[in-house]
Amino acid sequence: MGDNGSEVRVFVRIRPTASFAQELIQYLPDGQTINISQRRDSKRGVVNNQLSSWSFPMNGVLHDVSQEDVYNTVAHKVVLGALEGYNGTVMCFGQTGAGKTFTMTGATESYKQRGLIPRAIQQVFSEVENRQNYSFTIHLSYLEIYNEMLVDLLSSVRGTRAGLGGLAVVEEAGGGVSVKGLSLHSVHNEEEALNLLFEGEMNRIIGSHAMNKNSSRSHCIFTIYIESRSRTLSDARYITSKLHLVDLAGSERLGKTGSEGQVQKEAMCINRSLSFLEQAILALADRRREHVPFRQSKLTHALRDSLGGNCNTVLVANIYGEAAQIEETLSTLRFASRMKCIKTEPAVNEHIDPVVQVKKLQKEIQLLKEDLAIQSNMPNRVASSYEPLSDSQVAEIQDQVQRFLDGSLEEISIVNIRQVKEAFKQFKLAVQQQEQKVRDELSQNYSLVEKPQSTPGAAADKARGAMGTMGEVEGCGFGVGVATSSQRHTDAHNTSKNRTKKGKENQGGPGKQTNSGQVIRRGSAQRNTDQPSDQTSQDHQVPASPSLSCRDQSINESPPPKEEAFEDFKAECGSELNRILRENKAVLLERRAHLRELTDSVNATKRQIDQAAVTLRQRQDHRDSQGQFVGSDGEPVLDEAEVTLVLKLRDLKAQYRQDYQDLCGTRAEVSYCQHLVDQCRVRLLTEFESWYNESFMLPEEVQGVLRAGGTIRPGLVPVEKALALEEDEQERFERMRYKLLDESPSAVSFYNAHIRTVRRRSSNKSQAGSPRRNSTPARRMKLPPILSVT
Ligand SMILES: Nc1ncnc2c1ncn2[C@@H]1O[C@H](COP(=O)(O)OP(=O)(O)OP(=O)(O)O)[C@@H](O)[C@H]1O
Repeated sequence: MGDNGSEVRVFVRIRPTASFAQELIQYLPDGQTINISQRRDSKRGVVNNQLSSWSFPMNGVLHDVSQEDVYNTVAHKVVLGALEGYNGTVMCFGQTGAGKTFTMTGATESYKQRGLIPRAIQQVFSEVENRQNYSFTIHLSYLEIYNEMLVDLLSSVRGTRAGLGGLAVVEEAGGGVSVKGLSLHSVHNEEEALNLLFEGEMNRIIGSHAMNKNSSRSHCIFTIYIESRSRTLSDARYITSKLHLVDLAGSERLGKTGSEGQVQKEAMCINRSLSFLEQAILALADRRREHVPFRQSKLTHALRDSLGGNCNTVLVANIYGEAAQIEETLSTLRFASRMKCIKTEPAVNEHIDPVVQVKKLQKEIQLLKEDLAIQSNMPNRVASSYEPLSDSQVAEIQDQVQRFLDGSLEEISIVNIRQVKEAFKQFKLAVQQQEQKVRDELSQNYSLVEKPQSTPGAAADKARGAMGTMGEVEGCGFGVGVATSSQRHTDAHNTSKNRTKKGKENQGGPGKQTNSGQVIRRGSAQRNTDQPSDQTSQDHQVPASPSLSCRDQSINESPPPKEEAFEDFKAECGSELNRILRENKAVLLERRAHLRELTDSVNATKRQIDQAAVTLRQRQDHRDSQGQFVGSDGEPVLDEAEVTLVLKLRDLKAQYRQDYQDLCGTRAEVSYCQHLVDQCRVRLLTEFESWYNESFMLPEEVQGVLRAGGTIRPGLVPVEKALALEEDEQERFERMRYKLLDESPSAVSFYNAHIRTVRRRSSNKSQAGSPRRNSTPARRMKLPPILSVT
């Protein structure tokens, strides 16, 4: 679709009939040729068995084909083309009652039998939905041409303003045509568009007729106007297209219709306009003809740019399948085959939005001015190019940035502002790629889930409120948020001023002078209130992320010992994570203690049961050896001590079952808590490693890039190492003890099942955003109040 120099595509649709004239209408197995035979003298009513035959090559013959298949064959590609910016026209032509309206509009009361127009509307809106990168504007109009009069079928729609002086076809600059005064209706969804279609259908002029009791006595053109603009490119270009769906009036001869009076006049008008249509088509099909008589009728004039222009045009020739209509069928097919010879030159209707274009050019001028200013201030001025960068120049800059990042290039020499901007773009790309890589690596080891809005972010939210400008502040996420350019500038400025050695800060007192003569303090706890006011205000600034914050305050030339840095990190940037870790550990310990109590209680009950069972057995053995006491009903009689023992045993077993259930539930909780504590620990260490590397290990230039809004997180800690770190004796013991509890196979299965349930529930819960109620008793299923950090 849309190739230069395509032909009008023509399809024949045969109206279904019980008496299909097989001997007169044949179509070849290729589905693209229809042969018509006619008895020589049938016109004069003389019976003559001699046949004349004609063969019509078409693009498809549609016989006994569903509405859906007709749409897919005939219109689907044209509609797609319209969404790409090509004009499209689908026209139904044929004898009265042959099925033009059925094909074009279909049965409005039956969804399955809906025709090309409702299906085209559906496709347009579903494509609009799928093409999220473009914003579409859709309008509709519905024009009727009745007795050479132009009628707006949607003028009855509320809010439509009647055009002064009636409707008129006007020619536009560039060769197109439009109908002046025709109302255009903006539609936003399928339903709105269908409402307008049905409204227009109600307004069509229908006349009763010998051939069709609901004959449409006019030509109707339903038009969908599409405009699309890219959402992603700040482009002045946009595309438009018109999709005409044309239902022509019946092409019957007057004698056949038995019409008189007004209906006869209508028929004459219809025939005249169709014959002008035929003349226009003959002229279009003949490439030697220079003049095409479009203006002879309103119909040809209105369809001027839909017939032979830049449009994808499709004709459906509707015919009867009966022998009685064979003459009209022949004339319809002759018309169709002439139409098939017309060449069209589909082309995208691309436009430039002047307002956007002016803005773009103004920006371009500004850029060039900046460039000139830089050039004139440069010591070694080189000839500057004002052209946009070529692909090879971009590749060169990309290469320089890469080499600069890996250290093989000392510095990137500044040539012009475009090159500077491109270099920044490449830095950003490198950072994004690195971030993605880290994410991918992380997600191999951990499952990353969205952090809940509350908990650790609360303090950060507060800070955000105070700052009001620095973008996303996050306690535990991996991004660093985006600072405004002015803030980035301030950060960069501050950082260069703040550079110092950690050892110096820890000496207390007034602090030592850095190379640049600034006195630096790390962290709020050590902040010197005697600092100059501008320094104080810098210290109070809350950065976009904890890691960025600490990095800005603690850049060092020789890194401090990790243990010491870790303590600082926990007290400052990682304080929120550390608090969660501590709280989670406390919950874990409490749950473990409870588990221990329950285990002891279960074991004690078990011992009591064993004890009671042994005693009972001894008493029974003793009684057996003495001979049995039997009651009047013949049942053995137990002594009082035995009865007490049996009752005690029953109570103990009930107690045991109860405790055992609690034990299993608590065990699952402990496992869940352990999992979260591990996660917290990994997270804390990971954040620390990143912070440490970014703060102390990266070259100054890279830190500069990071401050500009990127995230590079090298040196992530392997999970095993993270798990091994920070586990104190108590925890190690608890872990071993917990493992021992689970050694029997059934306990493992039970545990696994529980864990799965708990995980499912917690993931459901986080997805739903609110805790879900469950019919299972809360005592067993309730999770401990533990904070999840992922
Ligand atoms: N393919 C088909 N399947 C089922 N019914 C059909 C089909 N084609 C036409 N019909 C029925 O034939 C009748 C006439 O069809 P329709 O009104 O579409 O003809 P038309 O060509 O538009 O006539 P006119 O030129 O008089 O408006 C309608 O009742 C329609 O439901």
